[in-house]
Amino acid sequence: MDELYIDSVNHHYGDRQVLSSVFLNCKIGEIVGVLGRNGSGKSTLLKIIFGEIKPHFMHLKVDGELTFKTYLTGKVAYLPQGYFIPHYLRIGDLVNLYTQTYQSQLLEVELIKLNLNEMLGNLSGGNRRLVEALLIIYSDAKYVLLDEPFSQLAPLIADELKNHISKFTDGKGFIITDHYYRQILEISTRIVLINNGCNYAINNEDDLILNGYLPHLE
Ligand SMILES: Nc1ncnc2c1ncn2[C@@H]1O[C@H](COP(=O)(O)OP(=O)(O)OP(=O)(O)O)[C@@H](O)[C@H]1O
Repeated sequence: MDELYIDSVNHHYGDRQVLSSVFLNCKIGEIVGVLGRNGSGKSTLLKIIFGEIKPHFMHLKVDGELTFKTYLTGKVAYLPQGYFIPHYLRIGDLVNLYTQTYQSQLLEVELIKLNLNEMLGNLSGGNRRLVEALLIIYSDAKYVLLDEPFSQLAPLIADELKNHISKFTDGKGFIITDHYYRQILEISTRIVLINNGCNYAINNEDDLILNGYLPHLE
């Protein structure tokens, strides 16, 4: 079964309970949007799925196989919240390092094609973020975790990023979190809200108001 599946996630930092009994799954073809207030535990959840944080408890399966560190399976790629690739690396080298099957497609992307010899840190902040996201999206991983991919991106570039993600929905599953919730609502096939350490299915913007993520308008 092609599915990333995690349930019973329980994690605390010291005395602070962040996630209790969270469930999340993602099948190929799905774009699961994860929303939640600042500090609700969205990044923690993605780090747990990738294997960067060991939670107090969880039950995690990739394609039916129980695992603790999905990065070891090679089936999961993860874009963390901030820049994660050293600024001095050249874009051409990064394309070779991160991509294989989809490399020729990535090399057709203008931003990549025109900057192959450029160091990542010489790009603008938004373009640097976009290149990092593209390297993860065009990697061979079946499941892609994106933490705040839209932050720093101007609206047109955010649209470009959404197009890249949409291109892969036949063969990959995405879990995306961001505070640009309209971008998330637009691109996602399913929305999950993390609130008070638990997950809630969201069907429309009213659910986001009811669950305290969006303000009530008088
Ligand atoms: N390494 C850590 N040590 C202690 N507390 C932490 C650590 N990392 C995160 N936290 C706390 O855990 C809670 C959840 O953090 P997390 O970054 O997962 O939330 P988030 O929903 O991604 O927030 P944001 O939307 O602001 O990025 C926060 O209260 C945060 O302060």
